[in-house]
Amino acid sequence: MASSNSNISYVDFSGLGLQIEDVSQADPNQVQNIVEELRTAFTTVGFVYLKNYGIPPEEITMALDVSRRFFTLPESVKRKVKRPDDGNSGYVCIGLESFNKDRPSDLREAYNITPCERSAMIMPDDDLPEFRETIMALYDNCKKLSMRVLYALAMALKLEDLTFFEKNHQYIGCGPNQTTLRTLYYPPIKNAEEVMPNQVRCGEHSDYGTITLLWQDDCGGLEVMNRHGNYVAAEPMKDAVLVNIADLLQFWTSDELISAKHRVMIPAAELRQRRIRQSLAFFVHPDDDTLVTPLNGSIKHEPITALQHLLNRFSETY
Ligand SMILES: O=C(O)CCC(=O)C(=O)O
Ligand SMILES: [Fe+2]
Repeated sequence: MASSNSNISYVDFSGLGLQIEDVSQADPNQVQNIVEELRTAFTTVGFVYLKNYGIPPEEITMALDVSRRFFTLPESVKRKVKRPDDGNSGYVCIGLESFNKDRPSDLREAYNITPCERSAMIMPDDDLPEFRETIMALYDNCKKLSMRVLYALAMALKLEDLTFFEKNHQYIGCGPNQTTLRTLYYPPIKNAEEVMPNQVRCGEHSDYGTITLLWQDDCGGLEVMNRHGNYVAAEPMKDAVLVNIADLLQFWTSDELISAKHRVMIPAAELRQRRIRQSLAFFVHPDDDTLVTPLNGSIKHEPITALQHLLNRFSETY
């Protein structure tokens, strides 16, 4: 059972947020505070809430709104833009994914946007013309914010080259790089009997790439594993973005930064309310051919390219 005290701390990111045009204009004291706070959070919990990060809240609301309009279209319309077997972009219907193979399939639908691939052109332009522009505007801002977080992490890790992550994430959204914005839709549970034993909205997993940005609506249900192996609620926080470390960054740092397991449960109240849950997740990946090798020379993890690691994980999920 998750307790309501999440231990996930809040970091005021205004010193490095997108309201600042260039990091060279940032106040070094403010930056140092952010770096220290991120370091503590990511070496202990693996998750942090950022506030004042500089993406207007309306952009998030608009992306959630247009997504809801997409997901409530008839299934036959949504299937016109379905994710192809040889690509990642497009609509993923319910029952296709299982993040924890010991459970039945996850109770959710998704729309993936991975702009570098040909299939990224799959957009519901005929049925929902405003989807493309709204979602792509958010993608661009997510990219910018991720690069600020990675810059702070390069400082936290005391890397000699503070542009290290910038150099191996240069193709986000424009070249050989699998960074993906997923708009997620957890349909209403109309009848508790529809849910199979042990079925959840999203099974236990860790994220695959470098970091993840996550916005959730106010429904709740997200839980994060703490150091004692217990799942603890990661409550929705208004106007905050949740940022977590994913597997490749844990490998890169020989487990110094924690890629914490997490899941989405069906809150008890939810079964009564029969409402939907929505979230937006931006999964950041290094450029495809980046060879991820522990930065401190440790042999704890086998070097692997970012793309191969992702393909391995996809084969476990679908
Ligand atoms: O929907 C959420 O709140 C989290 C989903 C998640 O963890 C994922 O898709 O990797
Ligand atoms: Fe996740």
